[in-house]
Amino acid sequence: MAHPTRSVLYIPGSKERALEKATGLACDAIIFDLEDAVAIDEKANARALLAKTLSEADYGARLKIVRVNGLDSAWGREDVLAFADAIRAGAKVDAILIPKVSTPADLDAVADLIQGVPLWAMMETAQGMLNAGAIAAHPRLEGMVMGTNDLAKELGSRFRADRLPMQAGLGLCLLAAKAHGKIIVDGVYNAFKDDEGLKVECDQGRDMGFDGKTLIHPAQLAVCNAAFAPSDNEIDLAQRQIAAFEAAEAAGQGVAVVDGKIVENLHIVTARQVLAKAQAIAALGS
Ligand SMILES: CC(C)(COP(=O)(O)OP(=O)(O)OC[C@H]1O[C@@H](n2cnc3c(N)ncnc32)[C@H](O)[C@@H]1OP(=O)(O)O)[C@@H](O)C(=O)NCCC(=O)NCCSC(=O)C[C@H](O)C(=O)O
Ligand SMILES: [Mg+2]
Repeated sequence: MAHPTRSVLYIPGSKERALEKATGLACDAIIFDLEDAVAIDEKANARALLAKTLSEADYGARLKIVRVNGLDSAWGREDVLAFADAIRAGAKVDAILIPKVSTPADLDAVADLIQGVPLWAMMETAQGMLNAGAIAAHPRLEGMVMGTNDLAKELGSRFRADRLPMQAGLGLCLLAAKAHGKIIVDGVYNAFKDDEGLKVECDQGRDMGFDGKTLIHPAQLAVCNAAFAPSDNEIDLAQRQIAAFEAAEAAGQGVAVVDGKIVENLHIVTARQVLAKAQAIAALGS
């Protein structure tokens, strides 16, 4: 399986202490933000600080993703060109995340400015939802990130614990990512001191099929990592399904029964994915 992306932590590119702290946090990926988390007066300093930090600091196996400002802003083009230079000079960056992607042309525009690094897309506009399939199909795209705050703003929807107003958008992007084999992670849970509410939202995202969730505070990591990792029961079931199916096959049968439920070829694919994910997480050591 690809690198786990259970927990994807945003860090404002301007916050030196948070950038330092993240070298020891149990997140699978980090989004180093130059966009909404950085005040206008700090944009240029944050860009320089981040380029320097990613050249010098050791974030280990965590995926390192830089969220630039949009090309329609005063800072976007310079952000992308600065990181193209920084990466050439040795900065460790695994992907560039583009905000408010509405069409594949938004990806083309950044792809033309920076080569050799995968692109990720923030999915957070109504147009982006409608074009999700074409965006996911872009050859440079590796991952999609739900931006549920911006989406709620565009839709004029209210925040609800069950996220009913978000379901169409979440579902469209999820279908698009899965159809094209791309990573997709869920949006943030804003109430970062509410563990119970966070768990409900993580479980909903995991049930839907998201690969993980974006987070805004280190206190959210443990709940999220647990929710998006295979549980002991899931691992045990996967192992028993594989054993039972192999035994059935050896006896010339195409179907096994485990815990009163049939197990066919397709369930074995899922079972093997569960075990591969558990192994990939164990290999991270967190
Ligand atoms: C939400 C915060 C502003 C809270 O900050 P603060 O009050 O400083 O938190 P604490 O005092 O509890 O911090 C405790 C320690 O943890 C470190 N810390 C805090 N946040 C982070 C972080 N995100 N990453 C790493 N480390 C962090 C502090 O430095 C403290 O360390 P220590 O000194 O050792 O005790 C703050 O958490 C924050 O700024 N979060 C990120 C906000 C952000 O990035 N927002 C933008 C992304 S969300 C978004 O845009 C989604 C999308 O686009 C959409 O549309 O939905
Ligand atoms: Mg946003």
